[in-house]
Amino acid sequence: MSTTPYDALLICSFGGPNETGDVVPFLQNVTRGKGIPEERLREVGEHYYGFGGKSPINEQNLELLSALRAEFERRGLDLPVIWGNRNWHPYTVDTLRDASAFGAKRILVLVTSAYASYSGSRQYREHLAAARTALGDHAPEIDILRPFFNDPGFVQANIEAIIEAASELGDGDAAAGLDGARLVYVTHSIPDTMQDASAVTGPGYREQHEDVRASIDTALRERLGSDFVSSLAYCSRSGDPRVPWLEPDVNDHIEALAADGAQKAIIAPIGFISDHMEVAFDLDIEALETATEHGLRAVRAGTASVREPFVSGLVDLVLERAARERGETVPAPTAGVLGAFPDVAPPGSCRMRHGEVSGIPVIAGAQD
Ligand SMILES: CC1=C(CCC(=O)O)c2cc3nc(cc4[nH]c(cc5[nH]c(cc1n2)c(C)c5CCC(=O)O)c(CCC(=O)O)c4C)C(CCC(=O)O)=C3C
Ligand SMILES: [Fe+2]
Repeated sequence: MSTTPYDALLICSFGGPNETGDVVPFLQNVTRGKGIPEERLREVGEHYYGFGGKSPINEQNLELLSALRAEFERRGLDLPVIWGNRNWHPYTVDTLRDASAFGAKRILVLVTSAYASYSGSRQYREHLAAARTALGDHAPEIDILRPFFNDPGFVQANIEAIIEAASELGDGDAAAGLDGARLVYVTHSIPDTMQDASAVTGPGYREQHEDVRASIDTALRERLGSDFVSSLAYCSRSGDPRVPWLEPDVNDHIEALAADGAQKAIIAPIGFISDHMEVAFDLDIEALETATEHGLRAVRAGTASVREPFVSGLVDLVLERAARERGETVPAPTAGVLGAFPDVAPPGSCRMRHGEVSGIPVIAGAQD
């Protein structure tokens, strides 16, 4: 086992504010050129202020960093793990500059979005291309890990989290808790046209989630023998309200389930790897409140976070990619039926809008 040819693993994430004064500049970074209405920005700003101006995401990424370092060490592997963000300190370009100063020539990147779409995939490839351009001759070579939504470790971590939630719902008996419950998988909504663009070169964003949903449903039925109905809903839509985004919104969905006579539900945020703001506000505050209002007993399942199968699966992914870059033929294990996504994004994959060629430079994949 070896991590050659890589000099470091870069965790590349979204970033979030650490204090009140960070909120506005952070939101400006995120929304530059996106045409998000003022009103939505004020609203999202309030979500952050409600948490004292601090997003949970940075500490969660630091925990992931520690967990990955510990797992590499446990396996006797010596690969530095570093961290950079798209929208807040530490910025990717600064981390890469430091890494280069310490002699790193080739870096493997783990993007903290599990599913491929413009927001979770190409936008990071544009961001990393811009960082390399800014560093000029000092820019390290960069490869990016393939999307890991169907990694067996990620799926397993979500299964464990849902079983824990079921156990809570069943007062210690997971099978009873899940029996007769509605299992609502949740992910970030995206514009319909971004969904269409994500489905041009392979299974789209929605289909990736449906694949994970099917894997988890099957595992839960096998392990617990419970009878339950699952569905996929979306949170955190923004943008112009006239532009269609993926639906149903989780709140509307919960309302509909209650109207349909549902008594209990598990809300499982499989679209996110940690309990950042979308989970901490949009689900734990908003969606759970909607459930209470409509007389539905709902429990929110945990995220993959630093659960052992997830962290160990990520290290497996790193080793797999390193071996392939050394010219070895190695298996790419996956759950579900979609198979492993390519290491290098194919031409036309994950554009911002269906049919649009932006011309924004990218790395680790074809330009168009
Ligand atoms: C698919 C997806 C993920 C992937 C899942 C993942 O990576 O986990 C994700 C992650 C995140 N999104 C985040 C925050 C924000 N996203 C915004 C806006 C948007 N997100 C979009 C999609 C996604 N976003 C889209 C299509 C927009 C519209 C504008 C645009 O086309 O880009 C806005 C602007 C305000 C608003 O409009 O809501 C904010 C503040 C944070 C940080 C949370 C924290 O601070 O804890 C994280 C991890
Ligand atoms: Fe977002």
